Amino acid sequence: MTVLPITKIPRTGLPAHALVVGDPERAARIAAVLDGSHEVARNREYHTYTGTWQGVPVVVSSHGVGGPGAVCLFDELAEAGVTTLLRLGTAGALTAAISDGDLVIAEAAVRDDGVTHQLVPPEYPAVAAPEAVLALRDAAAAHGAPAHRGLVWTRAAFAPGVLRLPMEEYVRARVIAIEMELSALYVHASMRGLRAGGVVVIDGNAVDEHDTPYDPHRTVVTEAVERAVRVALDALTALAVRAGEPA
Ligand SMILES: O=P(O)(O)O[C@H]1O[C@H](CO)[C@@H](O)[C@H]1O
Ligand SMILES: O=c1cc[nH]c(=O)[nH]1
Repeated sequence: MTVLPITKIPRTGLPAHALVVGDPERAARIAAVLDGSHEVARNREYHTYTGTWQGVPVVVSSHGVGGPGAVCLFDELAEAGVTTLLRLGTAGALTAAISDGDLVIAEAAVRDDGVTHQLVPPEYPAVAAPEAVLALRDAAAAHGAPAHRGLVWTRAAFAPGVLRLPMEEYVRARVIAIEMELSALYVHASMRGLRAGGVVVIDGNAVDEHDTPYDPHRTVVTEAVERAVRVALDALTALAVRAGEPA
């Protein structure tokens, strides 16, 4: 097979630097701002494009919602030769100090992702590459985007059920945002010897759900995502340019 089975990504010829996002439409919008972009694969929720940003070849792929499915994409991107992955997502804030539209750059993630516990013992960390964190920080500052660095809670279930969530405990332990894939990305990257980072746009406060019902389609969020696309692409190309530096 010349293409990989789950995503239909070609086995060879992909750039080494990838931006991954949950929403296939977001992937298409990112591809539209690249130079010379074209779709290289489309299967299930996985839509993949290549193009260049500031002269640097990049991949853009969607991974859908949730860690287990996202790991299928991360596996196949790695098999196709991708070595650096940045995720650009959306997340709920866990503190009133972070506003809608702000960025959170995830230094590490709580592994409540529903998949990595089947891959590696639970004590194994989910951490970003420090140079990815700093590249995202610098790119956010260059774009004047309000950004916070810290821990995120990656949780497999989007909506609560009947079980009590350890929300209060994580808030007290200074976890600042909640989303659904970053810990899977970080664990996958560490296990494979790849480089990963992530930035999320805040689309509401996940603690005070009754005050701000979940609505990621508000202008404050969509405009921030548009700006975050450029932040993430700038960070990705900065990492590509610095790829030869010592660890
Ligand atoms: O905006 P994306 O990248 O999809 O990220 C967040 O949005 C989805 C939930 O609606 C989950 O995938 C979560 O992680
Ligand atoms: O998982 C998510 C993603 C976006 N916003 C949330 O509140 N949770």
